Amino acid sequence: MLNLKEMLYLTHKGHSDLKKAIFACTITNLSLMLPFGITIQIFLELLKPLMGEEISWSRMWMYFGFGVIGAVLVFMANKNDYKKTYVTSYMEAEATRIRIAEHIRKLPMSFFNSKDLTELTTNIMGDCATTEHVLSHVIPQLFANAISITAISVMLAFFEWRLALTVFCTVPIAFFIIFASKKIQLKLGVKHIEAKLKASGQIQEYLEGIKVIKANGLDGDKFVALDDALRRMKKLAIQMEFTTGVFVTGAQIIVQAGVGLTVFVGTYLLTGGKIELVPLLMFFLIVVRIYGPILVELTLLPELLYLRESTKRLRTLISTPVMEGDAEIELKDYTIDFENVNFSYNEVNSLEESVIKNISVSIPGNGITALVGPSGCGKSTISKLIARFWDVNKGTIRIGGIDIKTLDPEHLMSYMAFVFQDVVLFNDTIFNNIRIGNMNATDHEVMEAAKVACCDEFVTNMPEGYGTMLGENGYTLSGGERQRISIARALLKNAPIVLLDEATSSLDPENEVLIQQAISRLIAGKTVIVIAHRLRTIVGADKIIVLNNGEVVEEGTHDTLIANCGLYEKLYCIQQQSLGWSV
Ligand SMILES: Nc1ncnc2c1ncn2[C@@H]1O[C@H](COP(=O)(O)OP(=O)(O)OP(=O)(O)O)[C@@H](O)[C@H]1O
Repeated sequence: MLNLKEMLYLTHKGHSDLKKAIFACTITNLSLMLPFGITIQIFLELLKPLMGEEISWSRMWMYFGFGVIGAVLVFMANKNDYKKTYVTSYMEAEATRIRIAEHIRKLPMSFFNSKDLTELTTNIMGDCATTEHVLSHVIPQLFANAISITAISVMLAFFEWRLALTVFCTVPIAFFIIFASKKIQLKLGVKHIEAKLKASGQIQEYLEGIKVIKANGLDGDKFVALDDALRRMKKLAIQMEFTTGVFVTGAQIIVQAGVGLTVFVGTYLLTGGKIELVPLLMFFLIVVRIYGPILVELTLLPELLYLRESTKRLRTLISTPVMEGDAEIELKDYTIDFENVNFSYNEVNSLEESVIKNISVSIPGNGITALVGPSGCGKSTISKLIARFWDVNKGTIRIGGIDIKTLDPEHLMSYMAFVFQDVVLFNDTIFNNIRIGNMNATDHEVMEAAKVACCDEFVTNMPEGYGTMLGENGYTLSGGERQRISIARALLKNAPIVLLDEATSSLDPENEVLIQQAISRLIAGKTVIVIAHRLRTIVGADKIIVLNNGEVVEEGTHDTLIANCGLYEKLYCIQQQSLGWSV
């Protein structure tokens, strides 16, 4: 049973529930022998006239009474079995899903860089569903059948060991066929799962990119890839079902051949005077009854083989190390210091390939610091490192002198508010999407934040105002509207460190003025790190850090940097000239 816990990746409770389910299932199986035994007794009673005896009607009534009691017992056993098997297995699957989701939340972003979303969804939904199905429909029945069949065969062996042996001699051969075909079935099973993943990935990509596909008239090309993936999935599904079917049916035929063998040996024993007719008929009836569960077991076994792959994936996912750091120290000083920080999104061999290269820089607390530089120089990466979306490869980032790697990531996050370029919205009401900034905020506080972030005017024009449901990722909103919601969230969070990444990039000039006002309120008295391409918006910043190719090339105020005549001055002049352009 210890291995079963490992194999099915069960919680402690799930493991103990499974034992109860197996017990309940065994009781149900054995209880089913009750009506069967009573039927045999009635049958024997009815055969009495053939042997010159009279039917005892008082006995027949007694059997009828036992029949009613038997039916009640079978009902109760089934009810208990249902509760123990199904309800507990669904509860266990829910616990596993939550366990995985919790774990995923604590994983570093580097994990998501190497995984695609389809694989994760399959892990959470598909693999958990497989375990759920095996827990509710396979394992308890398999064990219960094995226990009840063994019990019945021992009883049969006491009665007539030669016949019992004949009945069961085909069973090991049938099981051997299933286990011998394990490799072929597993290979096909793995291929089928891979094809399913590929098809899901293609469907996801197709749906996500539908706008681009339409705009570029790519329908044909994109359909080919999707079609191929779906066709391969179908082909492998048929191959797998066919192969499994061949082995399972073959094994079932061999088991059923046991009936003929039993009849043959039984007749031989009868003619030799070693067994009487009535006990032999009884034997035949029991044989037919116990072959049923064996045939079911043979169809269930292949499912166990595929389960190994599912649990292997779940185990790999859950054993991925979470982000280190668990200290929940209160931060009072928000000065952010980078000391020899080196970072790359993927494993690299040299400093040259790093995105951030040996940076040592200080971001003053309670002031506005702007990160500027050409596209791809690492501005957003720096803000992600401060928030510990990623951990540095080398060096240290300290806030108020505390190494952020020692802090609990969620605790650190409570000190930060974000307004990012890519605003993620959930398929919920606008109101709830804003409330994400602070789940403890009152309704009044949510509305206030929305007003300050200039959400009010576009929200009140919507059919159900703040109660309007946003589609998936808020596809019904414009870029500017999405960003205003993001600002409202940040306002509501009221965190001491604010990270602004292209906060005003999607806003029209009219709104930009209003949003700038909202942002001024958001950042008042806070430690602000702002990434803005339009340098005129950060002229008043307390400090400007100029990056180029992952390195800090200049730092200072706008005036000192202009006086330096370096990269900043160059970028500023180019932008000033472009302001005069028109198309
Ligand atoms: N998740 C990621 N995985 C791998 N590489 C990434 C990832 N995110 C960014 N990069 C790479 O890191 C480098 C720096 O990116 P970053 O987004 O920090 O630049 P940026 O200065 O903010 O650019 P921009 O101004 O265009 O937004 C780029 O070469 C980018 O391609």
